[in-house]
Amino acid sequence: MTIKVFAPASIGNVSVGFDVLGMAVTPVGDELLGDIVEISAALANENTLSLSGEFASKLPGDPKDNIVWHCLELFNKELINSTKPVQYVDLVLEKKMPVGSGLGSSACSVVAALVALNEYYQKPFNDSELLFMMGKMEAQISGSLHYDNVAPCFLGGLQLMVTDPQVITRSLPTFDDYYWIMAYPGIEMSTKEARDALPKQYSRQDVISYGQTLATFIDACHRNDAKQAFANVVDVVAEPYRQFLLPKFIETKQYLLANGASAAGISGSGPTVFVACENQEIAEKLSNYLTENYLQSPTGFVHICKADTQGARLVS
Ligand SMILES: Nc1ncnc2c1ncn2[C@@H]1O[C@H](COP(=O)(O)OP(=O)(O)OP(=O)(O)O)[C@@H](O)[C@H]1O
Ligand SMILES: N[C@@H](CCO)C(=O)O
Repeated sequence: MTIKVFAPASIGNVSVGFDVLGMAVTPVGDELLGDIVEISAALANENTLSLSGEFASKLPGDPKDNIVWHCLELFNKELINSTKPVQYVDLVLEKKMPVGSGLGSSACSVVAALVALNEYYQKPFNDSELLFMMGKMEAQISGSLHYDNVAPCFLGGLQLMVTDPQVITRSLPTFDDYYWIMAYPGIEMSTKEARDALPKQYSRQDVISYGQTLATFIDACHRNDAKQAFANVVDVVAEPYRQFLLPKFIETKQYLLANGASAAGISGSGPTVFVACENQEIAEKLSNYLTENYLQSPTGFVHICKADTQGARLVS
């Protein structure tokens, strides 16, 4: 039996909710933007992990340093703790996501791996237990615990991380008729380094602004008020400090907002830029602009997406 699980790209923060808001996205059309993990019974008496995909060469040379291997170790430890027998497995990671992209690349691998393992063992763990493990793995790789990529990647849609540790995340309504452009310029940005660029303390004005814009955004989501929601996609926590790390970000964002974008910002810790557009015509126009002006290397790409409401899923 072979099981294959796909986990989608996501926009961490969505600008207005640093570390507490994230949305899964999927390109319009058939393309899968995310990672795939395949699992089957081991051919020999040992676990194996092999890599394929466009970005496999960017990952650590030793498979045991891959986050998917760490997921396997954690999952097996949890199985043993719950007195379930552990089997040897062969894992294949199809690394379709660029590393250090701001698209939640490590989250895609973590989520695909843990969901595949859970499916293989016929679901010994529930969604909360799995999400908790995903958070642990993401924290290990980025140096701090934040669920804003793993939660939407796993559950789909727009997710708000809540204060109750038993619940972790709640789904928010998405604006289904909106298009989201994802423009990855083809350069790497380490999440750890992008976090180190942030101040340790913020002014009272910034704290008030953060609370007010996030609360106003959430209120607008629940009332399906796109105008109010997108007017509040404002980042006082990270963008003012990270924008200088991203080539051409400042002028690109100015152009996007002046030419029909409903909102634009840094996806996760960058360098990918996301743009919310109210219709396909604007999305196509701005996506052409980004292709011509924001990409820095041949590995860069631009996708017009919709919110991915499914999250991690079995694929054939
Ligand atoms: N399967 C994997 N996918 C992605 N990164 C991995 C994986 N396994 C190990 N790594 C390592 O983890 C680190 C991930 O770094 P980082 O958190 O900056 O990237 P990311 O998750 O790709 O970023 P982002 O969330 O912004 O897309 C890199 O050093 C990378 O080599
Ligand atoms: N929310 C985190 C991770 C995003 O991928 C950050 O912006 O540093």
